[in-house]
Amino acid sequence: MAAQTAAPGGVRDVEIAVEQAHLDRVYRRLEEKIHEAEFLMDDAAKRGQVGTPGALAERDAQVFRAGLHLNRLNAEFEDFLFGRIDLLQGKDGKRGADGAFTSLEPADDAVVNDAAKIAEVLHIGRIGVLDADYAPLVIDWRAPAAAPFYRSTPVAPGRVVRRRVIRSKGRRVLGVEDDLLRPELETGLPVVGDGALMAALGQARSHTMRDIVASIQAEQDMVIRAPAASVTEVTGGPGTGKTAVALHRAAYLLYQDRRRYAGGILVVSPTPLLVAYTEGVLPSLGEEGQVAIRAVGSLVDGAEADTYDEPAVARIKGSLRMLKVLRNAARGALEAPQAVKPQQQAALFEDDEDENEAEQRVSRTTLRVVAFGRRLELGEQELSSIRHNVLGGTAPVNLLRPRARKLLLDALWRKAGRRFDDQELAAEERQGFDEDISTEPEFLDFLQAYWPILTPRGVLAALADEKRLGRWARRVLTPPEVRRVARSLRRDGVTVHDVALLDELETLLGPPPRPKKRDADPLDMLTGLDEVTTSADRMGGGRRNRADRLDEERTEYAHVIVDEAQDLTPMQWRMVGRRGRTATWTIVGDPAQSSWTDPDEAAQAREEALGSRPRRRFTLTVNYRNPSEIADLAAKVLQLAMPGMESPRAVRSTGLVPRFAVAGADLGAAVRAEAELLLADVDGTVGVVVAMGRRGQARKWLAGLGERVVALGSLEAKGLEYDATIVVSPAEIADESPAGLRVLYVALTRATQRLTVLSGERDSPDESGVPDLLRD
Ligand SMILES: Nc1ncnc2c1ncn2[C@@H]1O[C@H](COP(=O)(O)OP(=O)(O)OP(=O)(O)O)[C@@H](O)[C@H]1O
Repeated sequence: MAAQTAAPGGVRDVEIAVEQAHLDRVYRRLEEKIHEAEFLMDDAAKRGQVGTPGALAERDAQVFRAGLHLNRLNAEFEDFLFGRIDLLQGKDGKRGADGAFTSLEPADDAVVNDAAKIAEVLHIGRIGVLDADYAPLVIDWRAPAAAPFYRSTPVAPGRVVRRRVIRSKGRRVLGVEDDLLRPELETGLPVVGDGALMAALGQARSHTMRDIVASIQAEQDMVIRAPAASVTEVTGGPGTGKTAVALHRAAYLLYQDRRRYAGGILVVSPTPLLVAYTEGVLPSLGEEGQVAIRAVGSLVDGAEADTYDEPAVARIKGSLRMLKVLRNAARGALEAPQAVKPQQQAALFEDDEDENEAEQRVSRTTLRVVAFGRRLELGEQELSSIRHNVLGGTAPVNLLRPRARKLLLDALWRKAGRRFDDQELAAEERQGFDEDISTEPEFLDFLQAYWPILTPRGVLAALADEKRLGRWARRVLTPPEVRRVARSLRRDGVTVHDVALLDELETLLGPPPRPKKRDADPLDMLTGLDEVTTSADRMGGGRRNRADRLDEERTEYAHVIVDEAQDLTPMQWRMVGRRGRTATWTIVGDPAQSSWTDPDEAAQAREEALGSRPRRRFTLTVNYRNPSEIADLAAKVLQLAMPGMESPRAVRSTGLVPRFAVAGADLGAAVRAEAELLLADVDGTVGVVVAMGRRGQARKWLAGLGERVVALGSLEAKGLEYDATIVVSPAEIADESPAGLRVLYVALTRATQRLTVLSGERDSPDESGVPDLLRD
């Protein structure tokens, strides 16, 4: 049998010293590589660009790789080296490119009479390191040889006998946690600790998500390493690691095929809070530049929406019915600009001084020019029929301006009534006419007023006029719906749901004609300067402004990851779909947590966004976040929200049952008192979830309690987690929208340790304080 578990200090210290010796070797080797790199860089600088192109490229690549190691080391990541597996002899004795045996199954004679010899020891870390003889000192966690570290289970151990998670900080090994996968074997291996997963799950939470690279579980690893063909769909209940898995998958895909994903990976997240929470995970995995994490309200350049429409308005704005309304508006805004009020008019058009001025001065109903010594005029009817003719197709409105210009010139030419027998002469005369007229200020001013360049924000602002919206939404929205939407658009600011409308309008309107590019700055042409300026920007000293950077941001990606996919509305699916027309996709979500009211319509839009690409489906079944005491309570709401839906299995139990409290007349005081109790109970964070309408109030209730506690509207709690959570008035949260019970289910599944449910006016608590919605 293996040596003792729950080791006394002696065995633990010996094992830590063993790993320390290995880590020292790794660092010595890295230092050698760094010296090599520095020598190479120095040498390269001395020799300039001498050598064949191939040799120069190879040298540059070496310098680059060495520089990366240098950066990673200087960053002194926690857990640079985090894992080790001790393996039996493989079946065929073949080794892969990284020097490790490739066989997953043990050789027939690897175990004799329950005694086994360890044939191979692999250390797993954030990057791969080879020694001077090309033997692996550290295997990159994403390499095939590292897969058994994650995939082996006691049921299917493969060659792994012991899996060890090593905890280190900088150059110091702090601890080890072992799992024995073949406890029946006599191997002489010491075993320390209670296992890494439980150690990780018990840790206090901060306001940022940690990577799970040291304790990825087998079913999660299957998703992370799934081939990136077409669409990978992952479903799983709360806390099953969907977000964590999605982010690790991004890092894995980049490792697998860096060239392919140079096209960028987009991670779409439901809220800015979740973006901020998850943003650090990829840098901790050594990946940053290629991955953009965006909230669904920040997918359109320049928009950073974090306010929500009331559910009834969100439902209209998110539905596919808006498509027809926006199509009408994109064309209608052009056809009836006289209906636009002056201040809206300015917003409706491209922000261009000259154009606005021109458009205010110039009549749109008559075009007058002088040619061949006479006045030519087009009247309202002719102009309207030309506009109608140009708008006949489906092309984006802003791109139709040249066609409108051409048809105006044609009509003026006909008015001029010139006749020629000689075709060549006629063509020449016509060309001269076009050149003369189209450079006349009167014609240019008229064109800008007649066919102004429309902006998405301008057209959206135009929808705020109830009468006009009523016209564009005829037979699509009911009059009360029109009133609601128009009223919501008259409020300040763009909401999360407006952003998808802006994106749709951008497609319908097409890009404005580009102003001429200024001459390129020769300094920008220097290779490598980009990276320097980007990091300078981040430190606040950048010389490029935000608009410039946004301008350069991608609009299409090589891989799109959608987190909390159950929440995208049909209009949002269209927006996200446009960013991944040729991409492969990973979509993670949980229908039971959907706050969208019409799942069928959303499913149809999702199908449209993904097209006929083949799907590969995975389900995650284990809840790593909530102790069973909290998961069991949440399961009751799940049965109300979606009868028959199965809850994930909680992986641990703490013995701490949720607390039920009832607020008196002063809800704020009760919330504050409960928050104080929890702050004393846990080391990490406390999240207080209230109905969306109480967000501002709740912040005030908690003022001065410190940074560990945060107030959240129920929709903002998506994806986040806290050591302890207070759910304030379940009934209020449930009543807020038709999907309220599912939103309540989300709120109840945020805590890793403690949960308090506080009943308010609308709840009916029993004598133990349990509100009706949470009773059996
Ligand atoms: N293999 C693992 N090792 C350690 N921690 C894990 C593991 N898997 C998940 N976790 C932790 O469990 C918690 C839940 O993970 P995550 O937020 O990714 O779940 P989710 O499925 O996206 O949840 P939700 O649907 O509720 O948003 C996180 O703290 C995560 O770090």
